[in-house]
Amino acid sequence: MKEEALVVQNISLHRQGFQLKRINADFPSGRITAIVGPNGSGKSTLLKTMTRLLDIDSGEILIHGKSAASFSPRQLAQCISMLPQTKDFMPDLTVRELAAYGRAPYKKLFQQRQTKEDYQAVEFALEAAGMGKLADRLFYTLSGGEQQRARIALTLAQGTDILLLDEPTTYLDIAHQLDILNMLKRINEQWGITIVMVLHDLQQAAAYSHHMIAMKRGVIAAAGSPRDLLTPAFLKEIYEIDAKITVIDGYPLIIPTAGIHHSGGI
Ligand SMILES: Nc1ncnc2c1ncn2[C@@H]1O[C@H](COP(=O)(O)OP(=O)(O)OP(=O)(O)O)[C@@H](O)[C@H]1O
Repeated sequence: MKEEALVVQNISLHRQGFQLKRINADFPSGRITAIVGPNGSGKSTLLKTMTRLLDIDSGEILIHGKSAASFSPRQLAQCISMLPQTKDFMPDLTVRELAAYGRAPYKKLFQQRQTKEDYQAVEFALEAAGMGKLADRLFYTLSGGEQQRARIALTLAQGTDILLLDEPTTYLDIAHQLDILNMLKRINEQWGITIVMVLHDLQQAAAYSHHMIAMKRGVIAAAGSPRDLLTPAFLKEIYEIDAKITVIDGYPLIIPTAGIHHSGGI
């Protein structure tokens, strides 16, 4: 049987006019899962339930087969780390100091000094995120792409084997988007870290994931391999667009076939 790092079993949540409705989803261990879907469909909400930032009303979340509800916050933070969508923190810290915050779940009461494990985890995270050379730079002096790498170093320093990322490529140009996605792919391949990421770019989601989950209006509308999932019927059902899909060098291209108002063209 295939091992699942995370299993979401029949969870529901009701909040001020929005619901997650009977969500069932599997997140395979050591693989990359992309969560896609229109704005407001519940992707971030689902991620937040998995780190217990939001409480579910019913159902169960299993982490490596064990109920998430049975974990203390500290135990949970040692299993799952999350890169939130927010871009609004601009700490007056170096990249290394920022990454060291990822060690909080391992700190004992009144402990000031870093342990050897903390030091090693932070250095590993800085290298894995490609921030070794920029480790002593102040966070706010970094470019947008470098800042995103620094945030990822913080989540990696947490030393978890499950990493959730909410729109890790937003606000980045295409070169930096690919840079982040290639880095995540390397982290997954080299260290077997299970990655769950919310992405809006369906082409990138399909090219960089092993498994895809599509949400619409608070439910899972489809799930499967990128090859099986990404079809014209899927685009019509989930996004209500007419498009054809062609694959070039293993990379899917979505070409809208209706409703486009060209302003020129190439
Ligand atoms: N704290 C909150 N209080 C009330 N409603 C909320 C709260 N957080 C999210 N929502 C609502 O829940 C719905 C789902 O939001 P969520 O952020 O999960 O969607 P999403 O699929 O991640 O969207 P996007 O792609 O735009 O980031 C939205 O309608 C949103 O307005």
